[in-house]
Amino acid sequence: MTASREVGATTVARAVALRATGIERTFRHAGGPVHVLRGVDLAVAAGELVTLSGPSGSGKSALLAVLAGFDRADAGTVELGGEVLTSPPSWQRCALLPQALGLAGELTLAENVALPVRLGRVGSLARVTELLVELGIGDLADRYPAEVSFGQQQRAALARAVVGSPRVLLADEPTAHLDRHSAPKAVQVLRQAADAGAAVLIATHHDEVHRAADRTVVLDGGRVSGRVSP
Ligand SMILES: Nc1ncnc2c1ncn2[C@@H]1O[C@H](COP(=O)(O)OP(=O)(O)OP(=O)(O)O)[C@@H](O)[C@H]1O
Repeated sequence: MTASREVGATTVARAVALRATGIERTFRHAGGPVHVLRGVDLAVAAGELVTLSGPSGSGKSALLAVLAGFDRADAGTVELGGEVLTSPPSWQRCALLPQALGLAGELTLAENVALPVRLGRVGSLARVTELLVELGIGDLADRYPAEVSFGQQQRAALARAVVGSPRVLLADEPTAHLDRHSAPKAVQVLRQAADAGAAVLIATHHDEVHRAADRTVVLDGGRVSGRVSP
């Protein structure tokens, strides 16, 4: 399974690292069922940065949770590197930066970012420090999440997602809480991950993230309603 892109006069074939086929998800609660994902098909190649666009409530976060193995689809399949996902993947196969960040409150920012290194044996402690500095939070490495702003926490969560160089990197609104100085740094880190070979999929409402993308997939009412190439 390959995708391709034009580089000068040469066509470069790239393997599809992430493929979703016919994804369906219905949430059930007191008010009745909510059919959130309605047959989503999507593929992202290694080295490609794709943004996921769409109105609030269109199912972007729900889709990312299924792709990351955090949630199970009611129907359809997710393939990572051609293998069907049946259990939560390792840090190296797929990492998610969730909207709620999920930092451990009892660990410092540096310890949070180092979790994939210590638990998943991926990346390195030198890379932890490098990423914290690159994202402008090097001086906050020894603080706890409750002692920094939400935007600073968001940058630490981004560093934790990329430190192990995952083959598939998913990010849910990674610049939502960042200002005009720190947002470009976050975009740069995401773009670098794609340029180093990761398949990167980002749900975002921000134009500067879309501008860094190779293409955009639009989700509306739980369906892919369009695909845009910049
Ligand atoms: N656990 C749940 N139970 C019931 N409904 C849910 C649940 N989680 C999400 N939903 C509903 O699913 C729909 C899609 O939500 P989702 O968070 O995926 O949207 P989104 O596109 O990421 O929105 P935003 O841009 O605001 O982050 C919404 O209508 C939401 O209310």
